[in-house]
Formats: sequence, structure tokens, C-alpha cells
Amino acid sequence: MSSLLQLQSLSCGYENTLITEQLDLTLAAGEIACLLGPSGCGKTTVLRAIAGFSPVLSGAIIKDGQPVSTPVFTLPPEQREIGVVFQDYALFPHLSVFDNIAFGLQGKSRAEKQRAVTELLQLVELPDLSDRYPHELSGGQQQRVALARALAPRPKLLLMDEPFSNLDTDLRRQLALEVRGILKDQGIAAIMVTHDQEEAFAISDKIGILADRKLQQWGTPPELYYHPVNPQVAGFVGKGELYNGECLNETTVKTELGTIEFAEPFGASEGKKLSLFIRPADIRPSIEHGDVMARIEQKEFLGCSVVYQLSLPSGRQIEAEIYEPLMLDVGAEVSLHVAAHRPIAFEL
Ligand SMILES: Nc1ncnc2c1ncn2[C@@H]1O[C@H](COP(=O)(O)OP(=O)(O)OP(=O)(O)O)[C@@H](O)[C@H]1O
Repeated sequence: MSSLLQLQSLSCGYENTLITEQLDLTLAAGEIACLLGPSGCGKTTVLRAIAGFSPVLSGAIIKDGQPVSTPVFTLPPEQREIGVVFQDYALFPHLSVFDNIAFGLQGKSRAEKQRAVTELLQLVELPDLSDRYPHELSGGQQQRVALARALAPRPKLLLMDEPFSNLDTDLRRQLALEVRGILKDQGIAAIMVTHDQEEAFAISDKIGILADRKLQQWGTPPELYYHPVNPQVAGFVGKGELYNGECLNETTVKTELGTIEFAEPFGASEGKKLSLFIRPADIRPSIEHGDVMARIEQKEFLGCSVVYQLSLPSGRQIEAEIYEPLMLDVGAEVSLHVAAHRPIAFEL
């Protein structure tokens, strides 16, 4: 796949206030990516720089092999052939759905506009709503119209800033999958900003974790989930906690959850101090006696799983999530078994 967009050592900010530093990433044609990170880390700032709405402080943005932003040059947004969908949809309230979508088709004849808008409304599954006005649409419908409007000029790259955040959870998931289908179908690449890790996993080929001004990791969802490069990334892609441990040999680590035996050596030798990232679903409480006993403080039945709140001998509170009907009682003393096939370990 050819590279559509490259950020090269990109630093962005406002009036010399540095917000993000030395970002490097490559997006291939047709690839869908998400930027995830804590509030205020600069996700929107990066998106605005790619769209051409903000200048860059250093480095470069390259699109189709040509620099579009450097500290001394900013190609105007309208010349970038990049579509943008904002969080608040930003539809023109006084224009009908037809005219909102046709807005991006300046210079085309009425007949061409009619054909393109009809096709786009089919694509976003709103074929009968072209005469309505934005206030006559639901949030999900408005978002589909915003998407159709951004797709009208046939961009090769679409930028979406929290496009589903005003929608309820079920609709978000449904629309995220639909949007992925539409983009893949049309071969359009996208970068989406979101707070929601599950949404990012559902829609993305690649995810970038932004934190502390840096792009901490850029990779596929499974790469980030199974091989996070640091605890910050691990904490962003699924629930879990860090446990300090000491290696007894190259497959065994002693932690406050007990001694954990890993299936394969993972490159650490005796005496090495580690921090292990362990997810609730990897901890299994059992009524059998073990070298560390924990107490069940609470249990939450979630239908397909049960979440147990446990207190360790140190007083630390942790969670275990079990996907089978293992109905242990609150107050029970349990041993803990850690599923040890995929260690996520960081050196201390
Ligand atoms: N126009 C501006 N001028 C100066 N500072 C700004 C401007 N816009 C944003 N900032 C600051 O830049 C930082 C990053 O903001 P940005 O909106 O990019 O973060 P974000 O990761 O998208 O946040 P959120 O997830 O809360 O939307 C924040 O500290 C913000 O206050």
C-alpha cells in the first residue's frame, strides 16, 4: 500500500506553546486510524494541523508525497482534498439536507449535484430525507448527513473529530461500524479522534496513543493490546493494573498476586524487577488454598461475566472478571490464579 499521509517529526501548538512534539506516523491509502489519549493531550490540535486549520511549529505534514504543512508553508485547507467531520456535525441550519451535501460540490451542474447527492444519501442510508432541515433530523441522522457532506468532494482522506460523541452507546457502535464499511467500500483513508477505546478498536486499522506530548505508540489494535510499549499505552487499551514483581527464573515471577508461571520464557533473568500489567479477565479466583489469599468484597453480575472486587493481603483493591457462572460469595477467601500465556512486562 502506498503512503497517503506522513507526519514527520511534527510538533504542533499555539503561539509557540508546544502541545505535541515530534510525531512520526504514516497512513497508507484507504487505511483507517484513530488517535486516542487523555483529554487535552492534543488530539484535535494534530487533526487541525493535518486539515490545514493550524500551522505547525516544526517538522512536516506530507500528503501524496508533497509537503502540505511546514513551519514556513501551509497549503490552505480547501486545496488539501481532505474531508472533515466535526463533533457537533456543523450542518448549516438554514440549508436542507440536499443543499448541505451539495455545498461541497460547487462548480457542478444541478444534474451532477442531484446524481451525487442521491448516491451519497443511499450510501449513508437516508435516501428519503433530502428535503428535511437539520433540526428535523435525529443526532444519528445529522451525523450521517455530515459524513455525506464530507464525502461529497470525494476526498482520499477524511478527518473526524469525535464524530459519534453526541450519540448514545448503541448508536455509536452501529454508526462506527457503518462508517468503517462506507470508508472501506469507497477506499477512503481516515483519521478519527476519540476518547472511546472500544470505538477505536471497532473502526481502526491503526491506533495512535497520544500522551505527554508524544505519540507513545502507533500500531494495530492487537499490537497495542498485546504488546503495549509502556504502562501508559497499556492503561489506554483495556482495563488492567500494574503489579510489581521479581523474577525467580526466566518463566516465573513473584508478585503480590502470588507466584506466576508463564508458559514461555520472556527474556528476564533471576532477580530482575518488573512491573506486570494484568487484566481483570486474566485473574481467576478459586476456593482452593493458594500461597496468596484474597477476600471477595463485592460482586457484580453483568450477564455474560461476573466482576469480583477483591482485597489483597496488603489492602490493595483489585478486580477479577470471570466469563462463566462461577458464583463465589461476598466474604469468601479465595486464591488467585493468573492466566499466564501472554505476559505484558515492563522493566523497572
Ligand atoms: N486555539 C487555541 N489556543 C491556545 N491553546 C489551545 C487552543 N486550542 C486548544 N488549546 C490547548 O491545547 C491543548 C490541547 O487541546 P486539544 O483540543 O488538541 O486536546 P484534545 O486531546 O483534543 O482534548 P479533548 O480530548 O479534551 O478534546 C489544551 O491544553 C488546550 O487548552
